[in-house]
Amino acid sequence: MLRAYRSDDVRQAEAPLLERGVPLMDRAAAALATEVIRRVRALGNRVPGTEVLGLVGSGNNGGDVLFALARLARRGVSASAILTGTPHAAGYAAASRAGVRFADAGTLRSLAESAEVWIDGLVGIGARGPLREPALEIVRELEEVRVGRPVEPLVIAADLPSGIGADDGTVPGLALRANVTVTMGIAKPGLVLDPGRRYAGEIVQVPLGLEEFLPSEPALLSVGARDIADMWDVPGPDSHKYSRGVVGVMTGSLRYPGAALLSTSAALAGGAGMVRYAGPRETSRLVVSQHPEIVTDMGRVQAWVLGSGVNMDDPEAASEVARRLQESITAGIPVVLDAGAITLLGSIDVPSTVVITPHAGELAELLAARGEPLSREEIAAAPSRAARLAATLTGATVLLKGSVDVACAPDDPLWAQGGAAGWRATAGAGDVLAGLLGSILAQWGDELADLGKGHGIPARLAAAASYIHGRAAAIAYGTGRPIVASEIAGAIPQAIGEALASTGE
Ligand SMILES: NC(=O)C1=CN([C@@H]2O[C@H](COP(=O)(O)OP(=O)(O)OC[C@H]3O[C@@H](n4cnc5c(N)ncnc54)[C@H](OP(=O)(O)O)[C@@H]3O)[C@@H](O)[C@H]2O)[C@@H](O)CC1
Ligand SMILES: [K+]
Repeated sequence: MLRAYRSDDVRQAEAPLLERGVPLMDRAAAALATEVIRRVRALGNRVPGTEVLGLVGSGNNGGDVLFALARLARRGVSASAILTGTPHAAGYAAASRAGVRFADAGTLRSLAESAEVWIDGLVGIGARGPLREPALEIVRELEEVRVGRPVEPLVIAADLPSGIGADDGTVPGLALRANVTVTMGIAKPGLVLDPGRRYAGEIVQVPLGLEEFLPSEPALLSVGARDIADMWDVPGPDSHKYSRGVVGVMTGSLRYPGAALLSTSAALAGGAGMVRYAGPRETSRLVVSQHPEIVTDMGRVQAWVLGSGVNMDDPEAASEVARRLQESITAGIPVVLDAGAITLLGSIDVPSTVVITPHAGELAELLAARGEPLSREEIAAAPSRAARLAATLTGATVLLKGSVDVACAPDDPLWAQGGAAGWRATAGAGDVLAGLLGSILAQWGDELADLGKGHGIPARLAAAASYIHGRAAAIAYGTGRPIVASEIAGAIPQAIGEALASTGE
């Protein structure tokens, strides 16, 4: 499970170590230099003679890079640095002693054109607001140089790509795109959340011993393969279909019959003991013809999936969904509210056992109905803020779908799941996610009903569903080919199986 902490928490955790004289910057710089060497070698190049350009701001982030350049220079690297102001004194002295050349801003372009590696130490967690001059002009010029080069440089960011918000992943101005980010001590939310994540490249985390001084609750978490075993119910010899969870699915319409099929396929594939389908007669026939194991009479249900492909313009269908939602809330049964049904929360408050699964457009509609309008663009620029706002306004757990899925309840930490293949963005993939989430919620249905409020569990399960959905898409697309949503549903059992067998992260 990846845990990410805000800048203030990182600073507070560093303080007692610095007081004890633990050489944090030295460790950070050593890790940065090691990563440069490793990457240069991986490109098939020799380390001595490699040209490395350091971009050095006047804070400790620049200090990290100065000490790293000193180490590299001692290994025979041809190291230069551009300073934006008065640099970290000890770092400057070390770099000077090691033979690092300090260039003036006028030579930036020629140095950047020839250097194989750029190390970004302009700003780290001390940055406030959009990147300012002179760092801003440096980034602008570097981006121009990058596109003009026959071979792109390897860009390694120290701690964070300069220009991204460490705590929220916003990019309020220009930011320098990195291939690798060597992050110090612990990950920061901005490296996981969109759009900041897109600037970070691969994340390498440097252990600095901060863990015991960090708060027990991180600002952001991300589910990994190993966490699935704690959340997915592996049936034992005494399990039966009810103890494994029953999912009720009210999805699809004559207009969108496929949504019924996709959501029920995913609900079955997710491992619940039984799926009951409660849609229109015509779609029922379709669903049962494809999945004879699906039951169409009503009985005990431990989680509902409502809305995917339901025609909410049809008053009868809409009131049926609303009734089912109200009954579930009263009975403490968790609900996934998808697609058009999300608009029901325009006027009613719900507990966090109701999980809504909007994309940015659907979230924009909901927020507008709640009197807090945000455009799709504003949501894309700060998805975690928008998701939290919707959760706070409605009481629901929000799973905001995007290239990084973000899940949160009104309080408790934020969950973010990224890294799924772009091929996942295909029609019907959302119906699959809703069905899958219903399946895992049903497995937890009795516990959630006992807890009353969700206590952060629905957000965790939403993140787990997002993880499995992303993995299933990856399995379906294999080494890279277009995929369709039913293939994602088809790959869910394998994705769960692989995660349950995983001993990795
Ligand atoms: N403490 C340690 O031993 C360890 C620290 N570590 C490292 O230190 C980093 C944190 O260092 P930090 O606190 O010095 O802040 P940092 O990120 O360098 O930025 C401050 C500078 O940026 C400037 N600036 C601010 N906003 C700006 C903007 N928008 N646009 C442009 N400039 C802006 C600001 O200018 P000012 O506001 O003062 O005019 C100031 O000069 C951390 O990320 C990690 O890399 C690790 O090695 C672990 C050990
Ligand atoms: K940086």
